[in-house]
Amino acid sequence: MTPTQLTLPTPDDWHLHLRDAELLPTTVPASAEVFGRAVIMPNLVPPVTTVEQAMDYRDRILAQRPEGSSFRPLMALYLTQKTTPETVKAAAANDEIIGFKLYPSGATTNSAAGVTDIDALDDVFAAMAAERVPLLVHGEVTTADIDIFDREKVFIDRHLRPLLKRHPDLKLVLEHITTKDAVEFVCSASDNVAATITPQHLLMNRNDMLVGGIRPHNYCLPILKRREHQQALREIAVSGNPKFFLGTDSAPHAQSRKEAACGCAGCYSAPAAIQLYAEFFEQMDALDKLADFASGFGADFYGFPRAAETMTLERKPWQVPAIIQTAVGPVVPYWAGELLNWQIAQQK
Ligand SMILES: NC(=O)N[C@@H](CC(=O)O)C(=O)O
Ligand SMILES: [Zn+2]
Ligand SMILES: [Zn+2]
Repeated sequence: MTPTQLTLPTPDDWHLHLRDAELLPTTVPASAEVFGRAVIMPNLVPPVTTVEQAMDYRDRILAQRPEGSSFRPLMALYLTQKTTPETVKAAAANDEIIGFKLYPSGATTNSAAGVTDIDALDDVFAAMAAERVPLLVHGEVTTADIDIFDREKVFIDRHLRPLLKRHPDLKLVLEHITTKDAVEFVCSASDNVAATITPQHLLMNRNDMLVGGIRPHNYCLPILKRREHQQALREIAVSGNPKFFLGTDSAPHAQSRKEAACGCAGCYSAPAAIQLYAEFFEQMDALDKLADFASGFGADFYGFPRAAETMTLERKPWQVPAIIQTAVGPVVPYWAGELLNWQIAQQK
């Protein structure tokens, strides 16, 4: 029987884009309302490449926390071809830095400064392994000969397997996984390797983006894949395997930049994030598995205590806002205007 209430330890978001200045007053409260901690992606313009820049960015985020919130942003540094083992040591010495984010150059939004030659960074990866600093990976190749739907699989074979062979102690998170290949890779890798899964990759496949018309608000990278890949993600997310945990990849873009001839990649899921995951776990008849996925496994992997506080969801229909007004204009959230079965219980 479906419960009418669900209490979880405060969840954490292990992959989040808050953007900067103009959007922080919108994005920080939206995530801080639900999540206790979040890994903050560094793909700003210019990117967050140094500990100093990350601490400044962190201060700008903290300044937007709602009254009384203890939301903790865990800062990721942007790995570039110029990152040095010294920066890795500085990051390791700072508790507010969680790791480095590898964007293959050109793979996604604001990735121009990303890595062009992974092998050339071997001393940096060696330092990360030695210092136990995690590497967070956008796992897609960008070469023109590879079809966009195969980019994740080819990245795993071409880059990740050799990288982990060279650095078996490297702690690595394959972000926003989208394929059966990624599920199998993470399952067969050592305990140092884990993955985040977004709501959109659990709830949708490429039909939801392309059938009956192009739906730009379902467009993100890595791109939604065919149904059998979605099925593999759905199964592993409810399996209780601790290597797979919540990372929304909430990534706002102005409505005008999504609904365009060349629309931006990214789904703004933060306004409905935990409700969307609850919807999915209910679809799978696995609501009892939501707490570990949302509030347990990620903290365990990164070596943080699980939250002592809790949040409660209520099974009552709730409509995702149709639009969110921001300083960069209206933003259409993921699942805008749709009804979900779960909402956050109002504190009495
Ligand atoms: N996921 C996306 O489609 N977009 C993200 C970048 C990313 O996580 O790859 C963004 O910053 O907009
Ligand atoms: Zn990414
Ligand atoms: Zn992302």
